[in-house]
Amino acid sequence: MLHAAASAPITSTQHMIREAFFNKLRDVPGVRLENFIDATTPSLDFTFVKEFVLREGVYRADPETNEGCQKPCRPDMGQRIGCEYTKLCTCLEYAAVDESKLKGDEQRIYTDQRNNNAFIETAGLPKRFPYQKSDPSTLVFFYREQRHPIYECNLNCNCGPLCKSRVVQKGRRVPLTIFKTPNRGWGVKCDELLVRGEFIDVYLGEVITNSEADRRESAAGKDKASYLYSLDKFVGDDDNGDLTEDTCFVVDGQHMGGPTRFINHSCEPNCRQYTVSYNKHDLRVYDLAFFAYEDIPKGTELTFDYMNKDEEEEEEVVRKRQEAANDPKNADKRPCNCGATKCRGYLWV
Ligand SMILES: C[S@@+](CC[C@H](N)C(=O)[O-])C[C@H]1O[C@@H](n2cnc3c(N)ncnc32)[C@H](O)[C@@H]1O
Repeated sequence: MLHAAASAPITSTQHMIREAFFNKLRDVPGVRLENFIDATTPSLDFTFVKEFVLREGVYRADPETNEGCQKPCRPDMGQRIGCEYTKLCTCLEYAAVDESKLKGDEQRIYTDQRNNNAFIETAGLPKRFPYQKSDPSTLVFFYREQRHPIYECNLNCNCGPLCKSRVVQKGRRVPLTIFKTPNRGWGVKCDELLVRGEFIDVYLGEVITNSEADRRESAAGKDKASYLYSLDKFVGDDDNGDLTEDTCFVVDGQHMGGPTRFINHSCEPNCRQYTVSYNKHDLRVYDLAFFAYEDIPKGTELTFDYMNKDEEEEEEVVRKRQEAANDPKNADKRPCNCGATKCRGYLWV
């Protein structure tokens, strides 16, 4: 049986609702529901989907236009000499430069460009591969800390399915439980130990325009939970300046999504979200992938920082918390119940 029964007493209507939700879960292998708190069930007005659902005004590059790696990549490369070793794999063109491997002139030109904030031509330079060679579903230290976008190989690549640059695109492999928390609605935990850097799952939902996101947010009112996630990683990176905070697309996981849509916020999270792209020319639609940021024991609630903040100094956190508490702008903000010692007090501050 995939689903754990609740211990709380449950009426026949509540039972029917829960059965209806279990039916939905049948299409989502490896995901259970657990409620030891009360007799509620997540809203039935929610559909589990396996990919983004693009809504009006939203477009993404046709996968046929993905530039794939060609020579010298080959179908058996994932085994011993794969895209993870070569500096010629064109999918790694935009990967992070491995500065420790730069030679003489390369080092000088690269440092000059960086110091002058100039465009950095990285083609042909040695790159850092995002995943561990010995454990391909796990990020290496550099990517885990720096959150440099990850470019995985795609359907137009020559390397084939065994290539180690195909992790997020293969989807979730770890079992998850959606469970009721005492004061944060539903949350998510993993039924296995997650090791630091391990891939968990992507955030899915309807992809909508920013104006549609604003419309939905104001229609919902301030007390409603929010499931909106902006695809703003590449804002400012396009040549013509069209991609701004106001024009980037937004993922709405409220009515459609995957189990990660139930992941709660913590100011001291154990997971992080990373950008994963298969088409380096599409700056608007990419995957939002969750990876464990530390070893997470089986059954521990998974959390990430809704503000995408990296580690902050202790004094900085305390200062911001006091500022947030005194700022009238936060009067209508939702209090944060993450319970962390570094809690900033409110969600989205
Ligand atoms: C993406 S949803 C997470 C799943 C949600 N708990 C549910 O039951 O559907 C975000 C909403 O969860 C609630 N939430 C998440 N983290 C929270 C926290 N640390 N403290 C209080 N509420 C939280 C807020 O209502 C927020 O708008």
